[in-house]
Amino acid sequence: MSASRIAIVGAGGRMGRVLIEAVQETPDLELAVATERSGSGLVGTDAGTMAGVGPLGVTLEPELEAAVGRFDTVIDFTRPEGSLAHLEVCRRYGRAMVLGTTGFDASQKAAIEQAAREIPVVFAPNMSVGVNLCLKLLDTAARILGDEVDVEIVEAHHRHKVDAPSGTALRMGEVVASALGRDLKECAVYGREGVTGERDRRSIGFETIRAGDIVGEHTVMFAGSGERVEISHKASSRMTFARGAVRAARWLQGRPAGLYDMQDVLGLR
Ligand SMILES: NC(=O)C1=CN([C@@H]2O[C@H](COP(=O)(O)OP(=O)(O)OC[C@H]3O[C@@H](n4cnc5c(N)ncnc54)[C@H](OP(=O)(O)O)[C@@H]3O)[C@@H](O)[C@H]2O)C=CC1
Ligand SMILES: O=C(O)C1=N[C@H](C(=O)O)C[C@H](O)C1
Repeated sequence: MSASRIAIVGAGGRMGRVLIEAVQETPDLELAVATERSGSGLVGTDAGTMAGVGPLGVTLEPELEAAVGRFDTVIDFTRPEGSLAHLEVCRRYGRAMVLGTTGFDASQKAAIEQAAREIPVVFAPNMSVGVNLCLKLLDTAARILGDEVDVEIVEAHHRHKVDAPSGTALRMGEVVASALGRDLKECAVYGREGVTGERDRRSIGFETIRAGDIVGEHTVMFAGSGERVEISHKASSRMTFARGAVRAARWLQGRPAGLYDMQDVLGLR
């Protein structure tokens, strides 16, 4: 099989730069296209030089659609509005997509589901193997501990992150809620302040920390009477997410249209 041609959008971002390195170290993937928003001072520079891996002969360009003949799969870690525009290009021209952006609202998620009826999409708020293992452990823990414990989810990220709680924390909440037969929309409590009253046993609490250069940390606490179980994941490098995204791009080769996530890619379903 020939190398799959990858387009990285938002290539100058924190994840974009690491993704360039991750694609570069993967033999059966080829970095074919890299984009940045028009007006960015990075447009016109070499993507490899920008990412610190040496010149690759791939120049940062401002328009994904103009490059559509040169890539098979888009890897997108940008912002919801940008991701939906890139998704529409993929849908129109039949390209695959690995979508790692977080912070989508319900109607934006519906648009992703709709597009995935026509093209293959891996959509996951966290592409690390460790977090996806934690999702399995959380399902087991919630089923065993049941309604006897209070569930609290604490996440910490760098000061530049714009969405809260993190996409990963929300997915962890969904997994626990589903295992406990609850609807997260009805039982989620986001932060507490003032006279809150006693805790409702069926609520799932979220606490957010934004500080410094923390890459990404998540802890789910199952606190009962006399004991507490905590399942934690700490990312110390963005390369863990980038390697997951690259794995997803390879896995997508030849897949039919559909909405997949990292549980599918890692065979954890
Ligand atoms: N699924 C996973 O495993 C992970 C997901 N993420 C998610 O990935 C996303 C990006 O994170 P990060 O790299 O830290 O963010 P950055 O802000 O560092 O990078 C975002 C990139 O996207 C570009 N961008 C922003 N808005 C648009 C738009 N409307 N159209 C096109 N391009 C746009 C930015 O360009 P400009 O500089 O011009 O604004 C920048 O190049 C976040 O949603 C984050 O939560 C992060 C890590 C892991
Ligand atoms: O913005 C980030 O940095 C991260 N975002 C993802 C999320 O919102 O869950 C994943 C990771 O924790 C890093």
